[in-house]
Amino acid sequence: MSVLSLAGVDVHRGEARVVRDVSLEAEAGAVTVVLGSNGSGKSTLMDGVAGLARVSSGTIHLGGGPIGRLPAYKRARAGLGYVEQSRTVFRTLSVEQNLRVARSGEGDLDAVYRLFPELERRRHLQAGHLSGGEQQMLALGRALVADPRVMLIDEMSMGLAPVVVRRLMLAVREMTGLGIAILLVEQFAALALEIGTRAYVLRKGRVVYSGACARLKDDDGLLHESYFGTAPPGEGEPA
Ligand SMILES: Nc1ncnc2c1ncn2[C@@H]1O[C@H](COP(=O)(O)OP(=O)(O)OP(=O)(O)O)[C@@H](O)[C@H]1O
Repeated sequence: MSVLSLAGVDVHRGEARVVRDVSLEAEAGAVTVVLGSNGSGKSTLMDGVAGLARVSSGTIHLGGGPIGRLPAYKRARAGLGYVEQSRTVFRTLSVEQNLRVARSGEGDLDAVYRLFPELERRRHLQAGHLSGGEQQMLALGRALVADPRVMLIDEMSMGLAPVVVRRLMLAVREMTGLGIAILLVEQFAALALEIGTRAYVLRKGRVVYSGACARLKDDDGLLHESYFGTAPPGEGEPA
């Protein structure tokens, strides 16, 4: 069942129409992946869904209700969590304080600590002293304790070692067990396609591929062509 549904969405940055006519569905208990090269419009799309960039046409529904005209804080209240690329944590607060200030009524700190035992071990440490990977765990944890129905996650792999990224990806997959619909934006496709069900590829702000992650994962040529609009080097040349 789709919890988040976009139809014909355009998103502007200032005067520029960056995202064009995007339709997309994200299901409860699944990871939906949004891929695309640098500058293809992924973050702008996420900002549009979260209410941080102007949606000039199209509709956005969360749990069947329209949210496209609500301010960002009301979208959050309706169940939309957003883990931005900037990995926002309060650096001078402890890990536990970071989680407490982000928590809404039912939000469960223990669920975060089960998912990330390394955060429990550092619960009294100032967040500014955590490693980059741990800060990303905390950013995910902060979104989780707000008890979202949909979680947008933008490029959590940015600047992190592959082994850390894999750890985070597995945690994200585990989060789907809580029934959350996850929309995962990534520039680096391989790991995201491993944990995702459905994928969308953006190029110049438009959806150029929509379909099963498995299909893209098994077909490098299709992935390359979706990203760049051309066949990979060597393909189509005479043997
Ligand atoms: N505040 C802004 N004002 C004007 N143009 C912007 C702004 N932010 C982004 N853009 C432009 O919008 C386009 C899409 O950027 P966006 O950050 O959404 O892409 P992205 O796919 O998330 O890329 P990246 O992987 O680099 O984050 C780019 O051409 C970018 O230059």
